Amino acid sequence: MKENVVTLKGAGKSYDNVDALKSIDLVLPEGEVLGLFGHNGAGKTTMMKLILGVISASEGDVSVFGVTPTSQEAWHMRSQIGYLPENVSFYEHLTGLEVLTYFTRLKGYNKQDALALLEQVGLSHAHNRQVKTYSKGMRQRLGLAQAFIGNPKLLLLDEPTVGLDPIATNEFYQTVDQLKTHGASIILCSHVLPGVEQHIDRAMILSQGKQLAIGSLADLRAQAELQVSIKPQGVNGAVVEDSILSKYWSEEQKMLLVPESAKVTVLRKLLEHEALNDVSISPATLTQLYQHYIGQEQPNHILRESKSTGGSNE
Ligand SMILES: Nc1ncnc2c1ncn2[C@@H]1O[C@H](COP(=O)(O)OP(=O)(O)OP(=O)(O)O)[C@@H](O)[C@H]1O
Repeated sequence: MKENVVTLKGAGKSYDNVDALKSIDLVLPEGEVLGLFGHNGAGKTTMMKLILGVISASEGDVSVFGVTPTSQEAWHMRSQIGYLPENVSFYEHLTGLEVLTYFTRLKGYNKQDALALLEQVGLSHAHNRQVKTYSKGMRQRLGLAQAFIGNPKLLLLDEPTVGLDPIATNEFYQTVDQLKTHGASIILCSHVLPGVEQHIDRAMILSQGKQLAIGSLADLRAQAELQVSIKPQGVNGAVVEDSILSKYWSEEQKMLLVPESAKVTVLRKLLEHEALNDVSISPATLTQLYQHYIGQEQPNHILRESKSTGGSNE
């Protein structure tokens, strides 16, 4: 049976004037990838810090590998956690290899391990150069190499693809898939939603410290009742005449816009038409789901910001 790696029960964190995080409930089993999404200041980094044990919860319980991460007995589980902070920075005058060797030794590994990691993230060619000569993307790769030390069983990655070009982003997600296959649990924060959805098992959406939604994308789609776009080929005239299909037909978009709950009924109905020669089905994207949940919570001016955050090229 799969172990639970992280459990949050009604967990929250308050500072003097702000509730950074409120009543969060989460169970993250081994081998699961959770996407954590929210605007600036939503509480994503605070949640990672609670799990790391860098700060203690003001309310509720946090358990990581079965222990409270701020407790004395948590020391042995820290080597099993990899963390990539947002805007990672390193000792500028050391070379990439020196930086990574330092971190590998801290975790009980050696220079050979550092070299292997540098190769994994595509930095072998630059390992003898000072970090101050690295581009933003190279620094981010070095940060990822640091997070991957010792094949951690839990990875907390804050904006891991910032500064990476499309090829490096793709390689990063391949690594995420591999780590997951080997049983690692991963929490991934990202402002860039397109491209993330096929690599996560569940998404949590936060706003102003509150958990607005958590679930698989299928669960969130069903809950949000966003429309699925269904584009049939060869039957357009017949669709308008069909008493069920015509209810969902958009003349403007030349497709059926169907609530999740009616999807199967509509598909069955379409298959009754012999002239049907193809059909494409597009469920709501992660960006659309995000906008739906945030839109329920936020005033319109903040929603407009979220549209620019999520992008539209999914
Ligand atoms: N040490 C602190 N003292 C006071 N307020 C804090 C502290 N740390 C975080 N906060 C506040 O808590 C809220 C959540 O911050 P957090 O850094 O977790 O957000 P975030 O979702 O990670 O944002 P971003 O996407 O910008 O990184 C913000 O309002 C922030 O100002």
